[in-house]
Amino acid sequence: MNVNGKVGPIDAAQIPRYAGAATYARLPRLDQVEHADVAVVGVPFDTGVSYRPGARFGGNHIREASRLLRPYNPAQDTSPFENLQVADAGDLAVNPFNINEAIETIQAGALELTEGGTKLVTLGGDHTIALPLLRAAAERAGEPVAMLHFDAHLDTWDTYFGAEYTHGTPFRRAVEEGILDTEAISHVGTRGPLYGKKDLEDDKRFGFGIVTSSDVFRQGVDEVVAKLRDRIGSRPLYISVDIDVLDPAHAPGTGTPEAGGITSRELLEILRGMRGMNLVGADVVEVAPAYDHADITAVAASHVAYDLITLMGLSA
Ligand SMILES: N=C(N)NCCCC(=O)O
Ligand SMILES: [Zn+2]
Ligand SMILES: [Zn+2]
Repeated sequence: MNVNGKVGPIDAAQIPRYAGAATYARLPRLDQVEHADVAVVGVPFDTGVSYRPGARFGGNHIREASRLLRPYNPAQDTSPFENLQVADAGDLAVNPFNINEAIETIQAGALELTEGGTKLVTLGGDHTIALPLLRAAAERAGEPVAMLHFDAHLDTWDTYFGAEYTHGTPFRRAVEEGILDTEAISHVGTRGPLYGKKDLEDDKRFGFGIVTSSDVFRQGVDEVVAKLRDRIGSRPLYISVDIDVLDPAHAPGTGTPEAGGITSRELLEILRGMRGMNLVGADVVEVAPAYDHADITAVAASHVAYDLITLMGLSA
């Protein structure tokens, strides 16, 4: 326990970081602490994918890659696990054969975990899971939430093979359900071919602003951060990170890779630019280990989660 009464990660100078069972960042399990300010929870679900499967294994893969994280974050001059009690809540046991039931289970699980004011950082799983997580976040916030959505894809399509709940459709459903504050929702890092121009027209109609991958390249991180902050203001903010927002060079281990993505440095820098915003919840999804050579994707994802947790400690 540290001076603030928080249980931090296992000390890598005492027990080698590759020893023992993996929790996220070698943090305590939720049942080992009295109260968690932030819980990291896995959702091993990938029944909503439209191409390569495997994101159900993403959470544990990210946990394994997170063993190397150290407790002090120099980019924000803070030790995120010192001021906040962060714990690993394990995985939600969701039905892989019934998407509707899985969505209900995730929503209920998220509500249960956030009961005492705990904030959630969720490790996916495919992007379908963002819908029930947003429902829970909006319920806890007591109002529709602002959203920053990092992704190569819009994920505002209507249906696939007639299915409403898939990893390409969560944000259209979320807008329809009124759980997003449509004055303050933005995609970041989108790129690649679409089905038609209508995809963009629909997306705009729903209220989304878009910062494409090319915009990040041409405008630079600082300008992008300033624009995004302006749009979000002091609203409760949810951040959803589809790891395929990164170029396949930075994240090969994902189900629907698209060329021309942003770098992990750009993603981390944009996230760090959200310091002081009212971050109420976040997810990192679409990590598919079978395609992840040398843990490249999982290393990036574990750092993204680390900076999201850091932001929660610096929230307004
Ligand atoms: N990776 C996510 N979330 N969505 C990709 C859907 C792309 C498609 O099948 O057209
Ligand atoms: Zn995507
Ligand atoms: Zn996505």
